[in-house]
Amino acid sequence: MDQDWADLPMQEDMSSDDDGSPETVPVPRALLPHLEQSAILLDIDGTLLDLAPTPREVWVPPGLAETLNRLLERTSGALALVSGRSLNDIDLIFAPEQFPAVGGHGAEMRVTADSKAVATHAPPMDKELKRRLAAIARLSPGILLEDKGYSLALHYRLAPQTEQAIYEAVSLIRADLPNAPIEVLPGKCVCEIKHSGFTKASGVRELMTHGPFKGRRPLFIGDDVTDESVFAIMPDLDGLAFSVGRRAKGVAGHFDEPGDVRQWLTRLLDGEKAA
Ligand SMILES: O=P(O)(O)OC[C@H]1O[C@H](O[C@H]2O[C@H](CO)[C@@H](O)[C@H](O)[C@H]2O)[C@H](O)[C@@H](O)[C@@H]1O
Repeated sequence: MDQDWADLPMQEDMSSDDDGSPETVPVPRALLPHLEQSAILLDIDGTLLDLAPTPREVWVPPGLAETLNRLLERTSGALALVSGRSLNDIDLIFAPEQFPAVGGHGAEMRVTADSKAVATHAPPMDKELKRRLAAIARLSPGILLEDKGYSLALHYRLAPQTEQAIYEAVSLIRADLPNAPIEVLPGKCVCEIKHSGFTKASGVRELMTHGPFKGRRPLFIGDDVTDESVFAIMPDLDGLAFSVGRRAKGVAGHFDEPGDVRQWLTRLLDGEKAA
């Protein structure tokens, strides 16, 4: 890259922080010439897509898949979705399109849009453990189970009053299994129990060892607690991180909402019209 990212002009365009300090993202037109040296890594829920009451109700707005495909082309394939969702679920949401992706919080990875998963780090969750965790959903009809095979998510967006009871019930089960290699991942109105051997950060680190990602500088955008592990490794990879909805620790700037991220990605491609 001719110019260091630190020299990229940044714009104070999305909002200002609580303390009045500027919030910055690179000016899309200035970043455009650097796409051949960049890898664009995007979280899905709460970053690319607006949150919905249930996981199945998310909606891919018209034009988004086309924008992602064009960016995939401009980066010679170095664009990936980095999600807590399984690859299978990601593909259903974006059908008929497919994108390179890290899925299941690093459990699965696909380096090109049409390849099979090249890495699956997660053994299936123990059946008895899953059965016990799934029984927690009996606390309320508003608790939804999402079975990813290697992990189980308990969604309580429709029953927010059950949050504490869910975490207490999960703790009791974990206390019975002190040596099980599992961890509890809190997300937005979701409590996920997963194998502890992988994270989004480990998935991204591995993705970045494969062509066409290898040797590029990652630009990651995410919104959730589960994205913080990726924010934290961006300096190691000489990359930049941006958060959505709040200014997370270690990020270069933030977007207010997913609509701002989508607009920024479109403007990235539309160099001439970009401000
Ligand atoms: O890493 P992400 O791509 O952001 O995925 C995180 C989780 O997203 C989904 O759940 C979240 O979004 C749902 C739809 O907006 C919402 O109803 C739910 O409350 C959120 O937690 C997905 O279902 C999970 O598997 C992902 O881990």
